[in-house]
Amino acid sequence: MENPTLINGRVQNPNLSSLGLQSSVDQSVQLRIFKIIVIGDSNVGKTCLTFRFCGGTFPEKTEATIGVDFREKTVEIEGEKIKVQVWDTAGQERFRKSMVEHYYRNVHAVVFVYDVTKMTSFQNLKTWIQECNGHSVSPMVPKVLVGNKCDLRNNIQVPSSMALKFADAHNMLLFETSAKDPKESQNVESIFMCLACKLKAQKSLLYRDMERQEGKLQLSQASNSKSPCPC
Ligand SMILES: Nc1nc2c(ncn2[C@@H]2O[C@H](COP(=O)(O)OP(=O)(O)OP(=O)(O)O)[C@@H](O)[C@H]2O)c(=O)[nH]1
Ligand SMILES: [Mg+2]
Repeated sequence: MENPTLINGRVQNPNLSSLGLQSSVDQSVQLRIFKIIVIGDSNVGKTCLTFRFCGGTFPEKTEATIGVDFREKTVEIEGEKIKVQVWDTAGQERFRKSMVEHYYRNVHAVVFVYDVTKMTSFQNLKTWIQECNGHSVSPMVPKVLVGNKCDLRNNIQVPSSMALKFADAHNMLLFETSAKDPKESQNVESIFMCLACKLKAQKSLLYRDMERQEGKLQLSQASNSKSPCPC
């Protein structure tokens, strides 16, 4: 296997990357990094949700995100420390155009967000899913649906039953929560932890498969070493 190369301070293995099995490794402390992107209409609360997960607080004031903001948090799953790198993307078309390719490149998991008090943000999920599929994101990449702003109980426009049906149809788990309500912070945490756990399980399996395949490859290379065939 080729040696890993250092890209943006992270070690990446070109072989794994081309197979979509890449999970980056933080070179200094040897942590695996899971890249999770947060997608959805402007104003649904993507920045607030990522703040809540990574910083534990609700920001007093937010501006529309331009391009992308990175936040990260190190979590521990079954004794392994993993860096969850959250990409808080821009919902406004004019602030995301040039960045879209970067959002989806080597992504490990996707969080689709809508605002439970705004039906259009739920209806627009179809477009977000299309964009994601249009960037060849593998069906193996776990995706979840998040209905945010549940604290605004009197203004709910998207019934849970409707959201659940949509989530089921797209093979996603549904989380209804609030980035604002501190009582919901555990629920926000579980969105990202659920994805990190899925990724850890999936990647452990994939790496085991890769190792097995590599073992086979090395064996067949060894047995072919005397072959006259040049390839
Ligand atoms: N009541 C309530 N307000 C929220 C919640 N989450 C976010 N907000 C408010 O919704 C507005 C938009 O939040 P942002 O997190 O900036 O929205 P965004 O999705 O990042 O928007 P873009 O960056 O433009 O894509 C802000 O005024 C937040 O204070 C929530 O759970 N409950
Ligand atoms: Mg934002």
